Amino acid sequence: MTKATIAGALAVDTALDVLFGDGNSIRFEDCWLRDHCRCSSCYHSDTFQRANHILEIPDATILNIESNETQIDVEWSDNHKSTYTAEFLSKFDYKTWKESKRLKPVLWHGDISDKIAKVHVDEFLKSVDGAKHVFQSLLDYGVALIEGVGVSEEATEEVCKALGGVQHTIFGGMWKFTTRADHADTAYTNLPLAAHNDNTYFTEAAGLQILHCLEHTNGTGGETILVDGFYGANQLKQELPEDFKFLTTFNVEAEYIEEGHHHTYSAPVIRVDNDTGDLVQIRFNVYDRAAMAFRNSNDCRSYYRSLRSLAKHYENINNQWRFKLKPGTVMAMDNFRVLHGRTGFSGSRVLCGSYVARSDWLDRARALALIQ
Ligand SMILES: C[N+](C)(C)CCCC[C@H](N)C(=O)O
Ligand SMILES: O=C(O)CCC(=O)C(=O)O
Ligand SMILES: [Fe+2]
Repeated sequence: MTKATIAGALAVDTALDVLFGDGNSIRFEDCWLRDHCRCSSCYHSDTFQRANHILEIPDATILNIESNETQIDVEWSDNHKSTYTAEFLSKFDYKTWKESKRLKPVLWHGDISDKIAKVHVDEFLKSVDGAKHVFQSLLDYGVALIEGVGVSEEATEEVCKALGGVQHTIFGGMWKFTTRADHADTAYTNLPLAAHNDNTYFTEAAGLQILHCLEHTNGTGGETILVDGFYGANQLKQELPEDFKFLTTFNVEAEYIEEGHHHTYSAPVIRVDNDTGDLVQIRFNVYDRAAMAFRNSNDCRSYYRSLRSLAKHYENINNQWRFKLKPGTVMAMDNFRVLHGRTGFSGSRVLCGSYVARSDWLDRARALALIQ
């Protein structure tokens, strides 16, 4: 991108029209300008925080402006003076600003083993390029594999920390699970699990789920199933827009119950960004649906019809990627997007892993300059 320059500025009533060197023009309201003054009494540049309460910001008007190619100086009716650089102002064109914040998931179906990142653990932990590769894969496909990891909970924990940090829940921080019923949940059995998102009963579901199969001996099955929740939702939107609409607006309740715990949360199964229409989150889990009452017959029937319409995409074998997790390979997936499951199994199968909060893995991706 070329450096932003100012071609002209014109005060109009209660706003300032700024014309940039590239021909683009942006209107800034005076209340916005005053709030965005970056002088040391308005902004702590060492903490990147505003210095004043919103009620303290004076309702001043613009008295005078002076501009050159690189900045605009504003003199206010209360004698305050502000300077805005071309660089700063140019970032606040609504369209490009909004666009710059959008994630650009690459929708997929079927086997994506040749598309996603498969990065050696040393490269992931010790090099910026390795870390970027993993996080870019999580942003694009919602899946990444980290290979060559020590077959232990400790080695897995190091990876979880680097992915954003271990998130503590009722299941613990780092968890290890097998067929022993440590928690009242089907994950702790050898039964098959159809593709689902975890934590539909939390006010905020885990951002990433990380799984490392430490052992599977004396048995068969236990294949991992992954499916892109956004791909299925998008297919539904095209084929049955009414069902899609219903799932974006109707609150489906989920719950998790065990001794001493009762989590419940009610929200749409498909969450979209109201401005862009972008898919934000899929909250699909057929097992953890709570028993619900319905306002009327229509809602009740729409619930079953639309959930089944969506489920067909997730259960479609052509949309799923199935593979066997091997000791030494850590899988990380975006629990806001990618559904996971497993086939039933026999023998001794031990997995460990953790959740990572969405805020924390996106923080890492932002620190690596992969997103804004
Ligand atoms: C991952 N871990 C083994 C800790 C627990 C799984 C929780 C399972 C729960 N039914 C859900 O889908 O959220
Ligand atoms: O056993 C597996 O591979 C996954 C089980 C599961 O769904 C979970 O732990 O959340
Ligand atoms: Fe799960």
